[in-house]
Formats: sequence, structure tokens, C-alpha cells
Amino acid sequence: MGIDWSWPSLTLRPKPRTLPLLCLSKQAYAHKNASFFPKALTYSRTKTWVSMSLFIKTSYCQHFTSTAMAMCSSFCPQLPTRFRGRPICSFPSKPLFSLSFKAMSTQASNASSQGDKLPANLGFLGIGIMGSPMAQNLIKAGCDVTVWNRTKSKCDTLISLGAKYKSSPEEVAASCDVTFAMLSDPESAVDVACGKHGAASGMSSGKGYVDVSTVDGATSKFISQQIKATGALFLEAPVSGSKKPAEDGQLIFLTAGDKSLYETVAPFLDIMGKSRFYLGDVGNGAAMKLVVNMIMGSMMASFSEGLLLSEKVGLDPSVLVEVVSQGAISAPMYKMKGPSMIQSVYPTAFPLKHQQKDLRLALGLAESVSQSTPIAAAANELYKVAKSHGLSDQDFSAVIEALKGKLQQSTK
Ligand SMILES: NC(=O)C1=CN([C@@H]2O[C@H](COP(=O)(O)OP(=O)(O)OC[C@H]3O[C@@H](n4cnc5c(N)ncnc54)[C@H](OP(=O)(O)O)[C@@H]3O)[C@@H](O)[C@H]2O)C=CC1
Ligand SMILES: O=CC(=O)O
Repeated sequence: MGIDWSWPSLTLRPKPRTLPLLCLSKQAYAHKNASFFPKALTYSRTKTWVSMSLFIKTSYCQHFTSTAMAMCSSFCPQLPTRFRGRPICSFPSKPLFSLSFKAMSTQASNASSQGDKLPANLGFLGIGIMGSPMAQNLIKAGCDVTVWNRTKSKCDTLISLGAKYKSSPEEVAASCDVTFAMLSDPESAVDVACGKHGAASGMSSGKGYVDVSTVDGATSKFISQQIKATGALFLEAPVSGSKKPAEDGQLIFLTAGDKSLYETVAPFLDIMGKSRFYLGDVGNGAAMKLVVNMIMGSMMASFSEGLLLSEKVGLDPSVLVEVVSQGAISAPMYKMKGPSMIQSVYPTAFPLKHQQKDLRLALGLAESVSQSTPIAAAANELYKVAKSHGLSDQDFSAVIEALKGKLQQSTK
């Protein structure tokens, strides 16, 4: 086996004082203590965890060691929660500095012989706006990734980066230990998981299926049943965070389902994301995601009204964006999307059709528990109007156009 003993490279702030701090090993992972420093646990192309010494800035040491100790004492803390007593685990998963690994040692036999076998091959189904950067981050981290997408050409970049390609979800699932899926909506998620030549046909005991698409709980439970009927494990793991967070590995995973699969895939979630929540039974991750996106859809609709109203009364909407950004109602979304909305430009990060789908599903969730959600219902109508104006594939901030249409009609 080719062994390259060069040091992992480390990005530090200017002129750091450095000192040797610790050595992480597969044994650390076996004791479930290594999650406090996920980027240090890199899975090599030769299918093993690596031991490595790290050098970090002196001033980080106190924070780092106390964090490490806290995480060692409790890998999976039960945080107080009002969510119907469901267990919630949250892990901020980014270290205080970034590492890029040039080299790995090769001790593959040790890892598997000691029962801490980790997934060797990852599958990724659905190479769209989100799936592409997520899979790319896995590949760049050294994972062995096999991809499939309905439109094959979207896999080309990933293949050029080293991904393998299979011609059906079934073949991907059959050849991989864990398969991730990032599909548009409930219909496509079911089709890819359970349809003809779907992933379930290639699943079996010892494998895992992680659905990161945004779907409703009923859909997720159906997929879970189909996957688990094969003997495999299932985790729902929708993400909060858009195209840029996906590119930057800064997503927030909202997971639920098989806890052992959650633990198995945690290092991979940490490559793609900045934090992860384990929310208990299948359906809870979907519900959390829908509530978050219900709020987001209403916020964007309200922001759109504000931008247009400010302009109509003679204010500069870009000053409004600045004022909002400095106050208690600030949200990164306003500052990020406001300037382009003022220019009537909507470069797609989160397609409007997906935001409307999420509002529709959230309203269904609310109805299932007789919760009144009039603001979200009104926002949903606005997104439906925007869709009917042909804006489905624009960014969801294009919802402002639906209000312009109404204003134009009402002033005629
Ligand atoms: N974009 C964002 O900011 C975020 C999106 N999400 C959620 O992530 C999911 C994916 O979103 P995103 O990547 O933006 O969407 P895209 O529209 O870019 O990608 C959708 C993917 O689903 C595939 N697909 C759609 N229909 C089918 C079908 N019938 N059979 C097989 N494959 C199908 C598409 O394949 P093809 O290329 O062939 O069309 C594509 O790979 C959605 O559930 C969305 O709500 C969550 C967080 C953020
Ligand atoms: O689902 C969209 C997001 O930005 O999160």
C-alpha cells in the first residue's frame, strides 16, 4: 500500500505560535469521542481512519481542550427540549481552524478487525443545485463516491473529480454502503427510492439510505418502510442552508430515524455541514425542516412587500435593506438577496417552486394538527401566483414579482 507520511497541511491565522496538541486515532473514533473534531477524522481512499498529529494556535488550546473534554464525557447529550420530549442532539461540527489533508496512512485491516468498520463507498442520487456541491465536498474530502442523476450530464463535473457513475439508483445502492439522496420533492424522492430500479431494489442488510431531500413526514415514513423492509437502515436528514452553504460545507442537518446510521454517517454529515440535530423518530426531521421553511417563505414574502412599499412612498429600498440589516429583524437572507431583488434579478439558489412546495407541505402539516397558519397560507398564495407567472425556476426571492403584478393590476 502506498504510504505518504507527509504532514496534513493546516491553515492558521497570521503568525501563529504553534505547539503539538494531540493525536487522534481510529481508537478515538471507536470510543465515540472523535466527533468533537470531525474534520480531523478523515477517511482515506484506502478505507481507513488515520492517526495524525495536529499543530494548532496556542490561543485555541483552552477552548479546544475544554470542548474535547465536554464531548468526551457525553457524546450524545440529551438536551432539554419542549418538542414533545423528543431527544435532540446538536453538534456544531466545524473546528476553529481548517485542515486540508495531503496524506493518509494505510492501516485498513486494523479498522475493520476491531469492529469499527466505516462505510467504504458512498452513493449520491440527485445531482442538482444542492446535490452537486454536497457530493463534491465528499469527493474532495477523499470519499469514494458513486453518483447517479436522471439527467446524466449533471454528473460530468463530479466524474471528472473522481466520482464513479452507475446507471440507476438500484446499481448505486447495490454498490455502496451508504447512499444519500437529494431529490426535488415527495414524488421524485419516492420514485428514486422505491420505483423500478429504485434504490430499495439494491439495498440489503448492512447498508444505509440517507434521504436529505425536503419532503413531508408521510413520504419519509413510506420510504423508510420500503428501505427497512430490505434489512437496511434509514435516516431522514433534510438540510437547512442553500447553495452557498452547500458549497462551503456549512449546511445544518435535521436528522431522524435509525440512530446507529446517524452515528455511522456523522463524519460525512460533518464534511457537508456545520451542525447536525438528531430529532428522534422518522418524520421529526421533515417536520422541523418544513416549519423552518414555512417561516422563511413568509419572511421573504413580507420582505418583498416592504421593499415595494418603501419604493412607492419615495424611499430608497437599498437604505431599507441596510436599516433592516442593522436591527432586531435582521437576517442574512435580506442582505444577501435584497440588492438583487431591487434590481429585479433572481439568480437561482433556492428555486421558487421548491419554496412553494415546502409551504404547501407545511400547511398540510399544520392542518394535520389543527394549527392555524394564516400568514403562511397567504404567503403560499403569493408563491402560487409567482409560479403561474413562469417564475418556478427562478430564485424564491422572485416572489416579489407576484406583488408587482398585483400592484400593476390594482393601479390600472
Ligand atoms: N436549493 C436550495 O437552496 C435548497 C434545497 N433544498 C431541498 O433540496 C432538494 C433538492 O433541491 P435542489 O438541489 O435545489 O433542486 P434541483 O431542482 O436543482 O434538483 C433536483 C434534483 O431532483 C432530481 N429529480 C427531480 N425529479 C425527478 C424524478 N422524477 N426522478 C428522478 N430525479 C428527479 C433532479 O434531476 P434532473 O437533474 O434530472 O432534473 C435533480 O437532481 C429539494 O427537496 C429542496 O427543497 C433544501 C435546502 C436548500
Ligand atoms: O430550503 C432552503 C434553505 O435555504 O434552507
